Amino acid sequence: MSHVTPDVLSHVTADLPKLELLPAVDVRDGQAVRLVHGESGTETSYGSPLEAALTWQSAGAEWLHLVDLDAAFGTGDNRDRIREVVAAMDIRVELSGGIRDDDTLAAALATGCTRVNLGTAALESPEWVAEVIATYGDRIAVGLDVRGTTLRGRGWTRDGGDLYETLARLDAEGCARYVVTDINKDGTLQGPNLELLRTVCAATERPVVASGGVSSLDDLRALSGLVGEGVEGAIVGKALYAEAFTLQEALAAVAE
Ligand SMILES: O=C(O)c1ccccc1N[C@@H]1O[C@H](COP(=O)(O)O)[C@@H](O)[C@H]1O
Repeated sequence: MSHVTPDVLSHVTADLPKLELLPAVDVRDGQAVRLVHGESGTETSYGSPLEAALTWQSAGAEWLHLVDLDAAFGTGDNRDRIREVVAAMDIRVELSGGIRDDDTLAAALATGCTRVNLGTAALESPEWVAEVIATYGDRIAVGLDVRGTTLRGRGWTRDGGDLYETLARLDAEGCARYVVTDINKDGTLQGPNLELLRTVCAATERPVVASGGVSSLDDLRALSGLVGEGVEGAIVGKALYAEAFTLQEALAAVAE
């Protein structure tokens, strides 16, 4: 039987950090876009990436999740736009898409972003990823983009192995944090995959940033409920662009 009284429990909960929110700006062909299930060709365009990023910053965001989708898909890159956006931010930036070797990593880190998020490289270049984790520590996160428990790389078009085997390898190499995306939920406004997030958190001591499916303030409250299990933050994309709620409302919901 537990000796923890409800009063003590509420004190423990109150001491937990609040869920970090990372509004997303995904850039394709120079435009801020949202995709459905990350599929090329499903883009809805929301105009200038810089304007979108400045909007989230002015609304109180502490982080920006910035993705070069062309680099992720192998259809070019938006390096100039990405540099411009990071340079304009006073807030922390998590940068991803196409960071797969020394050159692309150096260019990404040189933007001044707080950390980068590696996807395909973690599946296809494990030795290189182990090296950069050892060199750059918590400036490196790994994106675990999954369908079921199968990882996907190269713009989410190719299978890249088992989620939990890869997680165990990256943990052993000292990976600082994971960005976990349920591809089946991404861009769908169907709610996050809480079960997946719980299972990943149970398999690692490292913090997890949740991505995919956030549709409502209640989804954010549910993710806040997982902070004690290891969910550190949540990426919010479509819901903000579709005006399901404002960023100010989202920040207030996670501060409750
Ligand atoms: O964010 C998306 O919607 C997305 C869709 C399709 C592919 C990648 C996507 N985003 C992020 O890009 C990186 C992976 O890039 P790479 O494999 O390292 O080149 C990863 O953070 C994805 O979450």
